[in-house]
Amino acid sequence: MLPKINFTETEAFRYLSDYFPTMAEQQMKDLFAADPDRFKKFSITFEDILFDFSKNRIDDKTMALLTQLAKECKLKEAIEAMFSGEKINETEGRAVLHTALRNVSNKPLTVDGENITEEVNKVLKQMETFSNSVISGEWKGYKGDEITDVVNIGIGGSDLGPVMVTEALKSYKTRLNLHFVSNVDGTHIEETLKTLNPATTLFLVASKTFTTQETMTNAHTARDWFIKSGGKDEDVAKHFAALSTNAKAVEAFGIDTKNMFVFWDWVGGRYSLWSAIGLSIALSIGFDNFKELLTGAHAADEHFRTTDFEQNISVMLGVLGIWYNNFFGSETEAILPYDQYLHRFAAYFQQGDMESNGKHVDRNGNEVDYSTGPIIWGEPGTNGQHAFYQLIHQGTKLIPCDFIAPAQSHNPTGEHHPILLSNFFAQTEALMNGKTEEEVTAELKASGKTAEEIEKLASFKVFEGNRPTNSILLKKITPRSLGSLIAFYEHKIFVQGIIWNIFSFDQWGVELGKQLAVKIQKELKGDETVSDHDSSTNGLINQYKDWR
Ligand SMILES: O=P(O)(O)OC[C@H]1O[C@@H](O)[C@H](O)[C@@H](O)[C@@H]1O
Repeated sequence: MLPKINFTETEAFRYLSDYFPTMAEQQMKDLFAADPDRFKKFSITFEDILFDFSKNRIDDKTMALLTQLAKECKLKEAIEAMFSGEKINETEGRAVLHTALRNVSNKPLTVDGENITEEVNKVLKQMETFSNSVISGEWKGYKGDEITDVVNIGIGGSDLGPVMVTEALKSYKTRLNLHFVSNVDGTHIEETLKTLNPATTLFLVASKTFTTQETMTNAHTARDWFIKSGGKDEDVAKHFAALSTNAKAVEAFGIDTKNMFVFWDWVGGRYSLWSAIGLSIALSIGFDNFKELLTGAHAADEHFRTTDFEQNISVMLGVLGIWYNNFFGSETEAILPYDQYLHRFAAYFQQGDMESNGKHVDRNGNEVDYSTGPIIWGEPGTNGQHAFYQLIHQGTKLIPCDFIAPAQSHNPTGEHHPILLSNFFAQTEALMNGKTEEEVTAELKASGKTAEEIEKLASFKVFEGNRPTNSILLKKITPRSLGSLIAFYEHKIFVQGIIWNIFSFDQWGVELGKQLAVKIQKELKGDETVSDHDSSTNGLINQYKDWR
């Protein structure tokens, strides 16, 4: 059982509230000037990843109080409860053990009397054999051809993780071409199928529940396409595999259970890329690289479980987020990777974070009277700079940003990488230092503007600065470093959920829309006018029926 403590009633919260006005006045640039060791003090290096937290609106006292807050909320006990397989997902009665999927050191772990380490290793072996055989060309399609293309059909957690990782690790790509179909919009599957040859295509139907409407609809369309293009029912086994926890539904769909890769109800959808859901990743980058991804995540798990909060990367990420969310009133956090391969990283953590911590009822079942999960968004730099950075620099909202970049590029073409990285460093510096009116005036004067022109323009060109950033510099994006990075972010979400006293591993908020859609889908059949909704919904449905 998780602790059920209201963090706003802790001693640390009271002290933080008292101290906040002092820190709200503080300029980060003054804190840097006053302490030559600030970078050293507030940065942590883990293997080949440097986390620099020093450009935050914090000092020693803030950090001491924030870590005290985590302690008072019994974070240490909660971490142990998760890792040891307690059923901390109380509203679904499940353990939360994505960490067991990457337990490469094979520490034994029993859940409900089952040795899950053995179960996990069995599926990993199955994934290894299968992916090796497809990549090597030993696995043949129904006409005897090698597989050239793999289509992962899944949505949410059964899509976003595999998409993000296969994109991030594209430079490790095997000979297979990966495609991802998620949206129930027929355009997604049709545009994908157009380019494919059924004799050389393998479909992975990825769904924890194997009941998700979008995935099942797309899977049926793919199967029909395969059969229409000449495949027979008995050939389906060579072209369809299932990644799921639901063996019955897989069988009912017509996929041979020999081609089923299982996982378990203690794996949350948005934490499932490490499970059989990662088969598309293994096919895309090879099983050894997939194992490296797990190894990197495991190393981060060990760090999270055993490191003191003051030096604990996920704890730092988590409590800093709480500082801005609950004291400065920030509503959003931007994730800004300066690496084109990481272009789906923010989208991935939109689900990871917002589906986990977008909750307004606490673990006691009471409405919270404080802000919980932030809105996560972001795009790769430098594209973002030319789109939305204006608001980050000069808007009225305080937006804490995570800047992420590799020191070594997989594509060190010409001057591209130094140019990219100079933008990363410049942005974080600019966000912190800003530009004062005096500096603006001097600059305008030097450019030959008259006093009158300067007077008119100056205020628009001032940057108030003092805008916080985390900088995450990796030596290189490798399967191992990416695995660690993802795991650190996953645990940040956990830290925050524990402090906010909410359940981070259920997602009841996605159900209502699904229920209504099933009802409305029936009403869309036939030409009768619909009248049992509000006038807006009726009006929209009836106009749709008229126009279709
Ligand atoms: O893997 P499944 O069962 O098809 O579910 C896909 C997604 O379905 C959504 O409804 C859930 O909110 C996500 O958490 C989940 O990842």
